[in-house]
Amino acid sequence: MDSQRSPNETVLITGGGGYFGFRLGCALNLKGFHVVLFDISSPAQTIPEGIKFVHGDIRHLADVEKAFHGNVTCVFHVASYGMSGREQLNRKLIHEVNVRGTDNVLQACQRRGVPRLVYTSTFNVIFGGQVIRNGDESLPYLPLHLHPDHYSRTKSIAEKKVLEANGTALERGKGVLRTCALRPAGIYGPGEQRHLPRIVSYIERGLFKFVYGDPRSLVEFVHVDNLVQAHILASEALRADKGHVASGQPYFISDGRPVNNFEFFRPLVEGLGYTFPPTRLPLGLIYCFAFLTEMVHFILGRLYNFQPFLTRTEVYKTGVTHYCSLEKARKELGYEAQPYDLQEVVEWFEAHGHGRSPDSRISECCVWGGLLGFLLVVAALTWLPPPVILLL
Ligand SMILES: NC(=O)c1ccc[n+]([C@@H]2O[C@H](COP(=O)([O-])OP(=O)(O)OC[C@H]3O[C@@H](n4cnc5c(N)ncnc54)[C@H](O)[C@@H]3O)[C@@H](O)[C@H]2O)c1
Repeated sequence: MDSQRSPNETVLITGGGGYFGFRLGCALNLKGFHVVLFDISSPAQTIPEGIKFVHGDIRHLADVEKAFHGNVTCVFHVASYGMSGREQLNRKLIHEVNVRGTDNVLQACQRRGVPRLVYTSTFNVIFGGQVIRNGDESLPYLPLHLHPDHYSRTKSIAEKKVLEANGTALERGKGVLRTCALRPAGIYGPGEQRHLPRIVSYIERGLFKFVYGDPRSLVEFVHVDNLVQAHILASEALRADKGHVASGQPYFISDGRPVNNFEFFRPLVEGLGYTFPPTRLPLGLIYCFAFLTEMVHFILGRLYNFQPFLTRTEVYKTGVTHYCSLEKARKELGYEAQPYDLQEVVEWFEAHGHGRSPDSRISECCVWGGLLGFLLVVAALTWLPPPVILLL
């Protein structure tokens, strides 16, 4: 999307109040596009001048249509629900947002004559816990019944709907709709609100006491700005002057550096002053634990909607090797992942009051020292005869 070429275009971003959607909106705004963010929640940050925010629920077609302002030439459909934690267990809402919401977006594009739609999908559409090394886009979708979670299943249904809509006629003879889907790995970057604060809270509460799985298992991540770059390139690649090369196509998008999940987070743990846990547990044990947690949530969740420590999908996503080739994205979109690390994430958390201070380390030592002393005294007392204890 070259701002020199098309400064009067308007782009609409569903889920534009979320972490990635907002970052994409800001990048497009800087390139000179008119940006409309559509979301049920407002962005956490101040909305820059020139960006319009429309509040609405993607489950309602009327809400979606009201977001189409001006000459919308591209929709980035980013909104989704149910990706992680307790959200993953709300099947009804997940379906309504991810599937019905996508139907609404497609319908609105067709009615409003929007020629391009980029869908933010996920690696999960092909992954259900099986080992994947250097997979590519020829991999079949995971059969729907094999998805351990409803989010992945509904993202898969939605991606298919989006890609099948490629080439369908727009109303009032305005040509055809061109669509493509990007399948990002786990997103990270400064200010990320979904995974990183949860990890940091586990670290701070002393719950990050072990890692699990094979240390040689490899997964992938994508820096938010690499993903922004990929979306902008994908939108361009749907244009006529790019031969509509991305039409009807899915693309895996990552930083292109497979890494062990826990090693990836080591700089964050140590950067915030904590010790990386030396204990490693078997994946199967953690999977059973996640299964039990989900069962307990299923039974008690209506009374108390607690945050499960881990879900089965999260165990797979973090502990089973799955990474994919970027070849297709490089060749067809011109995507080149830029190198990033977790330093700016560490700085972001430090700037927001996180990180273990030397004082807290000393007071923790005092607490542990005190606890040890107390246990020694109790142990010594158990050896004394009862009359002596009564005299004390
Ligand atoms: N975060 C990751 O690691 C990751 C990995 C792979 C794919 N993805 C995909 O990337 C996209 C962006 O992820 P993110 O991390 O920015 O998530 P996010 O949760 O920050 O953003 C999603 C947005 O969708 C909005 N939304 C939910 N229900 C809505 C509704 N009924 N109506 C309107 N808006 C609604 C939310 O309010 C939120 O702002 C999603 O489509 C997600 O499936 C994310």
